Amino acid sequence: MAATDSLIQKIGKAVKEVAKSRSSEWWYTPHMAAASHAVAERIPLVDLVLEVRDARIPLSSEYLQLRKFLSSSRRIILLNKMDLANRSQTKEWMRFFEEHRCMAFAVNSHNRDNIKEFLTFLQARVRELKKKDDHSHAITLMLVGIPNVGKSALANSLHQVGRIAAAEKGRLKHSVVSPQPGETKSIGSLKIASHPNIYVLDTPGVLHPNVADDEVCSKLALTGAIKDTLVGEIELARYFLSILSLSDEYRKWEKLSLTNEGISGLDKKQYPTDHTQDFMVNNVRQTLYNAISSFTGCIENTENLARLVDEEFEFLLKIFHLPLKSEAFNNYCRFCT
Ligand SMILES: Nc1nc2c(ncn2[C@@H]2O[C@H](COP(=O)(O)OP(=O)(O)OP(=O)(O)O)[C@@H](O)[C@H]2O)c(=O)[nH]1
Repeated sequence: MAATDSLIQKIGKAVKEVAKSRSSEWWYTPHMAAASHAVAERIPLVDLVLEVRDARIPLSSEYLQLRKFLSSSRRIILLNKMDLANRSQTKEWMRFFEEHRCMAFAVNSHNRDNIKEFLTFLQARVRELKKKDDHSHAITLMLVGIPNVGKSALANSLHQVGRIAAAEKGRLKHSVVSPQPGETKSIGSLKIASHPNIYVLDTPGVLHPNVADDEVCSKLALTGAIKDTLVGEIELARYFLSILSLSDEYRKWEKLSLTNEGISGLDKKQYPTDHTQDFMVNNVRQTLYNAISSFTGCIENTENLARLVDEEFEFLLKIFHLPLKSEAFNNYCRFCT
């Protein structure tokens, strides 16, 4: 991994320059500052905090501010989007959190059975809380986490799956789910269980004001927590390509290269529906598979890896019919040298 680290350092230099030039649109907006404040104010008032993280990047997606507010007995770490993460790595992460005495649960917000399991887990936890403090008040849980990690999707699913009266499942009552970060603007509450009554608070996505680590920034952008432009699209693409080239993921695309004519060469008219997107995705995969598998240098070596990434980049620019030397690309090269 030394080669990636070194390449990432170079990319990091470019990222910092881009970040400096974009400081006015940096992620920590007044709106996010207000949301962080509102979340911090509520932490002492709720029974449990469900800290939602992205299962693909469980450490980089931590909301660091929580550490100073919360003891681990009132926090459950939720690794959401587990369907997008590597299954065996998720198991390792669960072991990691167990070793660190953190309560953790991996979940896919879109999977009903999985949400049911999680709800049962939550109710058991609530019963434990009630044993310690048997007031008859309703239990309040608060979902906290970085933007776009799936808090609203989770709140909606818990509300839908929860054992509550049909009348309480108001059709219009739901949190707004969106693929864009920063969609939740205020704190909303949804009932998710009765006897005892349990409510979940959905909150706006929050980030630490200073995410100093360039690699963390890139991971946040790649998983959709911050906009790509905040890191720089070219840097991000290069970062992604270096990770892909060093992993085994691309091998899954071998069969695509066996349809040798090249998907771009197929006549799209022979297909009854518009699968333009599928063509594009397959074309990109095929091209990357060919580039990586035919590369003769040792990619553990930094220079070789950078050369491979350059080649992949040029192939991709061709596929997307983009000019090889755009202004953004030239700027990137200037930062890197
Ligand atoms: N594949 C997958 N996608 C998910 C999952 N949970 C949420 N998503 C998707 O992730 C995107 C963001 O979900 P939201 O629920 O809006 O995220 P949020 O954390 O509330 O976002 P903010 O408003 O920025 O705080 C949406 O496109 C969801 O459909 C999951 O478990 N698996």
